[in-house]
Amino acid sequence: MTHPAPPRKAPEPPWRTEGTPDEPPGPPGGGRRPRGGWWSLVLTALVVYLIANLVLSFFDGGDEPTISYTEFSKQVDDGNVSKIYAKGDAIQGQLKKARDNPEGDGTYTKFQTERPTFADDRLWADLTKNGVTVTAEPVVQHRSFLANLLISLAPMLLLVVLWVVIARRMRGALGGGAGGMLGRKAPPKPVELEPGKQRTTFADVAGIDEVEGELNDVVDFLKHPDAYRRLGAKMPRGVLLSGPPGTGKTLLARAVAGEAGVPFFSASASEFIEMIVGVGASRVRELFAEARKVAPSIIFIDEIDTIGRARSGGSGVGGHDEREQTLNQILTEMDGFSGAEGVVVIAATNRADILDPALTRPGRFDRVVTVSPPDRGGRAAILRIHTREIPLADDVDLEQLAATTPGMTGAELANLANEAALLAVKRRQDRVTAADLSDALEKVQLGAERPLVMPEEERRRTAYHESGHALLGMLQPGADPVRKITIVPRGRALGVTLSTPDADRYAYTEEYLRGRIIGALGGMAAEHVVYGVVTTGSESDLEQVTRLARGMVGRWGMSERVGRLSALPDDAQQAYGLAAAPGTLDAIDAEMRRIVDACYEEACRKLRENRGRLDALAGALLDGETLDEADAYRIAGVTRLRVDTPRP
Ligand SMILES: Nc1ncnc2c1ncn2[C@@H]1O[C@H](COP(=O)(O)OP(=O)(O)OP(=O)(O)O)[C@@H](O)[C@H]1O
Ligand SMILES: [Zn+2]
Repeated sequence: MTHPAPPRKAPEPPWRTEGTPDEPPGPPGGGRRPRGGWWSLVLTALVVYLIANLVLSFFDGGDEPTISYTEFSKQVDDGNVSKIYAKGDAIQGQLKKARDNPEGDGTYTKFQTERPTFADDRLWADLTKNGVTVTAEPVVQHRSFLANLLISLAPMLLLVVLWVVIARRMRGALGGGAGGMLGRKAPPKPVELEPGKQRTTFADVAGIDEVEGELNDVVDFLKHPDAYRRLGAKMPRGVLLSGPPGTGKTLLARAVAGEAGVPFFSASASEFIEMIVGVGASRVRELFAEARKVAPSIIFIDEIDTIGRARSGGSGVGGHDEREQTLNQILTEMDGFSGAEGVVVIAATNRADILDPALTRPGRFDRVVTVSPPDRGGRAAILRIHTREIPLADDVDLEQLAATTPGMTGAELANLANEAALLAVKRRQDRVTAADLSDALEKVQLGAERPLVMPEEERRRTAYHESGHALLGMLQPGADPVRKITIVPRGRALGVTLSTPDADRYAYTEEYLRGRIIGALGGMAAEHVVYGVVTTGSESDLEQVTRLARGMVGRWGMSERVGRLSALPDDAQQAYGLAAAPGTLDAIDAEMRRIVDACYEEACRKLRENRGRLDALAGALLDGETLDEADAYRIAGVTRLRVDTPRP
């Protein structure tokens, strides 16, 4: 294909169907740390206030019962009051003998009461008549000296505590000194200057050559800013790298700095907004100031979407203002560039679709570079880079390994190489063998094994669940071949069935997608067919099913009734209120249900028809716990068809 085609999105190629997650389905959401410093400030203040109150009430000997004036008069008449102290109408006193408290429980000796203003008794006469001492000192020491001190100091204390808290946050924010506040100015924390040695260069990046090409002129500009200045040429001020996690965006930004031999400043956008309003902006200012000092240089801002998401939408949670201010500051700084200053901002995101359009206007991040997961050749190259320092045994074939890892990103491949090396060390070998790599791959793809004693019944059900996935995967024409089935608990799953395509896939047919839905429903269908029950174990299967059905109907034009419309925005945008008309939404819902219901019917029917194969697979799994590709097809008695999808 010679003409540039828009990047095609595909539902992640290597897929896994998970067995029963061990945890019961929890409440949705959660697990996200609340943002914004104000909350914790308010909380601190509240706690300080409560503690102060508690301390004061401790000193405050306020446990004398308050008695009625009638009761008091009665005690005076009985001659049972030994002394009193009065201030205004408030009276405190002490009895000679303890009395039952008519209003509360127990007895009392000390008391307090209030003389009603309308009382027209002759209290003084009564008191002297009954021999009560009227003292000049409070009988009940209401507040000790310490308490009084505390009370007078409390507001001050509160202020000091608040100030310390703010100062600490500011210091955390500014990296060592709260600017003017602590009288000390430290360089901003995100600054990271890379000395000349040990540079990352394009030689460390593989599999994304087209992206390197796009960044080459940035490198050239950084190398010869004067040449550009002389001719009055303006360089792009910002480059936005967009792509899934682990595809090497950070690595690429470093490599640009390394190639050009310029300082590299790196910050994560989320670091900017985890503090009080105004600090993020000031930190951005300092960051740019530092970068300008040593220009030409590169500023790298990771996770730009955390501050750069479209302003109208957003969840409006705490830190909203801060986000906006920080973003504005970045935009201002970028606008402020003359273009010849030689500071290039590279930002990375895996959500380019939700970014504020203001970010991608000319003169800002006007170059958007898409970084995709590597293809087969790219994977081989990445594996070569990450095994440069690892002694490999002769039986290792990186090309072959690359072929069996479609969909894996650079970071995952780097991790794979490292895991294999770790295994080889553990096994006391001096080289990494093909076996180490394949075991490491298993661990990376399926998750680490988890020792977990499962009740026999649960094991059986898991075996049927996974066999259901696997069998339907094998029976479905054109489906990705089943590579591995296991009922050894791994990661969060109680069992895993792994299927990966023979070759990289770029586009999917309706038939293939239906097959995947049927395969994903296979676990649930098997439990239904064999046990007649449904368990919580199919949660992640159903998520996958829903995602596929939603795409088929709402995005890929595979439903006659909804038509060839991109009726649903992708998941990311949906959160921002873009959606189809209500009538269309109803139709989408109905169509999704129709597709999934039909697939479920088919899954159950096929499993019933192939009950013998299902039992055989489940039995073999219960015996051996893990089946590889060859065993699985042999036991099920299915011929493995090699389908080579033509590459676009
Ligand atoms: N194309 C690649 N070539 C070589 N190594 C790679 C490549 N992509 C990723 N890696 C390896 O994976 C590591 C992590 O990648 P990096 O942090 O650059 O990914 P990223 O796209 O920035 O991810 P995230 O979006 O999660 O920040 C790199 O340090 C490198 O070791
Ligand atoms: Zn499952």
